[in-house]
Amino acid sequence: MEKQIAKDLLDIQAVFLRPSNPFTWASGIKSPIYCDNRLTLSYPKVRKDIENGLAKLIQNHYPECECLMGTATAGIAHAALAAEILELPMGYVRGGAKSHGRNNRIEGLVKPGMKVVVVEDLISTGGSSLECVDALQEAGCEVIGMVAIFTYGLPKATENFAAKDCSFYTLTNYETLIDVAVENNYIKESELEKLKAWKKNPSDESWMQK
Ligand SMILES: O=P(O)(O)OC[C@H]1O[C@H](OP(=O)(O)OP(=O)(O)O)[C@H](O)[C@@H]1O
Ligand SMILES: O=C(O)c1cc(=O)[nH]c(=O)[nH]1
Repeated sequence: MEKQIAKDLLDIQAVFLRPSNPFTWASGIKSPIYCDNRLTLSYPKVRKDIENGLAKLIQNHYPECECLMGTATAGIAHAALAAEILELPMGYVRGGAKSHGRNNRIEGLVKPGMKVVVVEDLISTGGSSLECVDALQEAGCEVIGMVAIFTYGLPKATENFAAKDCSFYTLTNYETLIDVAVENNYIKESELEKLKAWKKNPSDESWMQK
């Protein structure tokens, strides 16, 4: 499963390598790689495999789940599609509360004590998804964990999730993606060196000189 989803992301060209003009991530980290999982929505076969995979992760790890909550914006569609398979309620958490209407940050019905799983598309530092966890907890929900399509496996994310005592499971990850990319000639030797140097310490920008 991990390898298949990684191959799917590469095949649909959702993975962008730009070592000479690094991407800026939500966290501010400069990165030679960007994984645009939003593109998976445009490929029904890939999308179906992802939603079945996310539904399975939830069934296996969080069988007591009562509601899925997507993270705005990229997690929303996946939460909706996985909730359809699992026949569960869903909603989503905005980046911030609205300044008009009902001033909601959380959309959809939440009840105190509700057992919720957060659905995210991708975890870099985990900052965005953990902000959603905070908002749901403030609303009285019991967040039992999180699922996502992809994680970079950064120590920062491990630390952040541990600090909030929140578990998470993903369909695939950076190590698998790089292995599959090498096996299928998606990356050049020169790019591989930069990608490895960057992964050792993403905050140390000396990988750009490799
Ligand atoms: O783990 P983190 O360091 O928080 O980074 C990952 C987050 O960044 C991206 O969202 P983005 O902020 O680009 O917004 P979008 O979902 O609205 O596209 C991605 O969809 C995750 O939500
Ligand atoms: O951290 C991010 O902002 C981020 C990284 C990435 O690879 N893909 C994405 O959508 N966001």
